[in-house]
Amino acid sequence: MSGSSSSLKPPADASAPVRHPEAPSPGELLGAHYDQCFGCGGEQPHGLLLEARAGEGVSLTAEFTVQPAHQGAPGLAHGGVLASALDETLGSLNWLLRTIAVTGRLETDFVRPVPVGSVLHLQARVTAVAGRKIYSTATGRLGGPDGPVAVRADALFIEVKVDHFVDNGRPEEIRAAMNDPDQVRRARAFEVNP
Ligand SMILES: CCCCCCCC/C=C\CCCCCCCC(=O)SCCNC(=O)CCNC(=O)[C@H](O)C(C)(C)COP(=O)(O)OP(=O)(O)OC[C@H]1O[C@@H](n2cnc3c(N)ncnc32)[C@H](O)[C@@H]1OP(=O)(O)O
Repeated sequence: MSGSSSSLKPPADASAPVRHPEAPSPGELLGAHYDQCFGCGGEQPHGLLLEARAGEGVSLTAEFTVQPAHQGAPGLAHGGVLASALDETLGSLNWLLRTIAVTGRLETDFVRPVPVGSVLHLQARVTAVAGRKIYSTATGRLGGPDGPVAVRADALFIEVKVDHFVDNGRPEEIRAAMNDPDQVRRARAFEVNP
């Protein structure tokens, strides 16, 4: 079964996404947006440690190796973890637009069970942009980039300013992030206009 709610369909006046001129080149690793991120951060031992690589246009690929800490049923990945992998992959697309955005809506189809130890080959692309709304889609395949689809998702991300995090995040983590020059550089880089 699959289908997508009407709020995930771009409106008639939506535009095609435009790759930022300073976006990482196709093939380049994107790196983590925050080292404590559950999806991509290198400092989260039970996190997904997802590594995304820029593709052509506003697309990317990523790989996620399912660890024992990610189980739901014995030997199988938890669905929420798989949704997280899709969310993180889709969120990484914003590097290519150089826009900070958060997930407003994420719809996931779970098509095949995903065993522990397997590598999920993720592919994602932005399909349209309308004002602050960014529409995107992703698949996760097993056995290789051309293997059978195990999961897929459609998403709507909403553009926000850095203040979204500063105003809402727990103060101790925000303070630590603001005192980390690399983190500030990463966050501000998104807000440079094309
Ligand atoms: C220097 C230190 C600082 C550190 C900085 C770090 C930088 C980090 C860089 C990058 C981080 C990226 C992190 C990625 C992580 C992976 C992705 C995630 O998991 S993100 C977490 C999960 N998501 C949330 O927590 C959102 C919670 N929701 C909200 O905060 C608000 O609802 C928000 C911002 C999404 C929208 O609120 P509004 O008040 O700004 O805007 P409104 O007017 O409500 O919506 C704008 C448009 O979007 C539609 N919209 C909003 N939510 C929708 C929804 N759920 N479904 C359908 N449409 C929706 C609305 O209908 C409206 O549309 P119309 O312009 O009227 O056509």
